[in-house]
Amino acid sequence: MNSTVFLVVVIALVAVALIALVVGLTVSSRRRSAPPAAPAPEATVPPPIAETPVEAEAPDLPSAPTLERPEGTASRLVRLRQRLAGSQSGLGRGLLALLSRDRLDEDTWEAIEDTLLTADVGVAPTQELVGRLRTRLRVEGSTEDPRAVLREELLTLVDAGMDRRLQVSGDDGKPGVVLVVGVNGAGKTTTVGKISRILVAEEHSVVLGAADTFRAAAVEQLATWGERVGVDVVRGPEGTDPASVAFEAVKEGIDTGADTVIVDTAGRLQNKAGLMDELGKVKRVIEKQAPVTEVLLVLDATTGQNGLIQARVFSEVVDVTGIVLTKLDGSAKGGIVVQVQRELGVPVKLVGLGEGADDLAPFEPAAFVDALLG
Ligand SMILES: Nc1nc2c(ncn2[C@@H]2O[C@H](COP(=O)(O)OP(=O)(O)OP(=O)(O)O)[C@@H](O)[C@H]2O)c(=O)[nH]1
Repeated sequence: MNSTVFLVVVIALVAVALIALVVGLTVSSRRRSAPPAAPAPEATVPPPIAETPVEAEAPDLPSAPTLERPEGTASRLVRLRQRLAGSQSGLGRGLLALLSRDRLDEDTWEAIEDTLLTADVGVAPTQELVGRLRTRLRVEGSTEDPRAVLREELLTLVDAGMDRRLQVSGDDGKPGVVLVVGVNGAGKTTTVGKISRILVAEEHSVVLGAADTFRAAAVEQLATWGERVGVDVVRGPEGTDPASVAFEAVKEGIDTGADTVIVDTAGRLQNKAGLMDELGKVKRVIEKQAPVTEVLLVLDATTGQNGLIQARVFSEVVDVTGIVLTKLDGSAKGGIVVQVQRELGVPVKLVGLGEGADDLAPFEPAAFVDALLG
């Protein structure tokens, strides 16, 4: 072999060695960047339950809300009687000052009439009351105490004999059904929430029906009231037929053996025939399952005479059995109690005395008159 041939052979061998080296490096680098191999079949078998760390697997649930304890009846009544006295004492004090004058002349009687009319007692009841006071106090040498006479006559006017108990229990194992109606903003949803708290405080089981499907915020508002005291709220999507929500709420009440179902309804103007018909339908649909034991008309005490017109029309449509007079804390016109009861022949059963969750009290004629007299 000559030297040229030998040189060619060496170069060829070096080239082959170099090529082999380059190919080897490329393959090994490809292997390193390749995706991880599929797991072996046994790796997909879940580990035994005992080996699963509980904390790691637990879903991230919100902690259970702390339930509120609604205020008990006794302390609620003491507190609200004071508030009632604070808001209404102007009327009684004004009347007492006039009746305690040395001479009860015509000007004084006129001033008494004006005071009563300003407090929304109404024309007929005012004339009646003034007539009786004149007879008892004008008599020459009368020894009667004006305060005692006024107290007695106001009690007669407020009609202490009416049955003001809320009918919240049903018969035949069915829940009592309370339907709450009224114009916009009167305080219906708030009242439903407050009544549920009173019932919860008295250990009743309650279901709420959010049949105010017109206003999404009202449904949310009611849901919050329910959550706070652990009461179920039956609701439907916005715009659902309110009668169907009311039906479902009563059904849930029956299925769960609840004591009371309270149905909130949308605010409606008494002059809108369609809306008033809808209310009649809600009541009829409920009654397919259980009798409505109480229809509460919520009236805003600050609306005066307008409240009476509302009361009349609502009563024709749904047969109102009780009045809730709200916002009495913001009005010195407690005389509306007298008018509305006369107009409807239906008792005021509850009074709203503030925006607080437990600011609703049963209406007690004697406490009311005492609050008026201060
Ligand atoms: N001061 C005072 N405010 C009250 C009372 N009752 C209700 N309110 C307030 O009145 C406002 C209206 O109350 P809602 O319960 O939303 O009235 P609603 O009748 O359900 O209203 P709609 O659903 O729009 O018809 C709220 O701001 C309540 O806090 C009360 O007794 N006193």
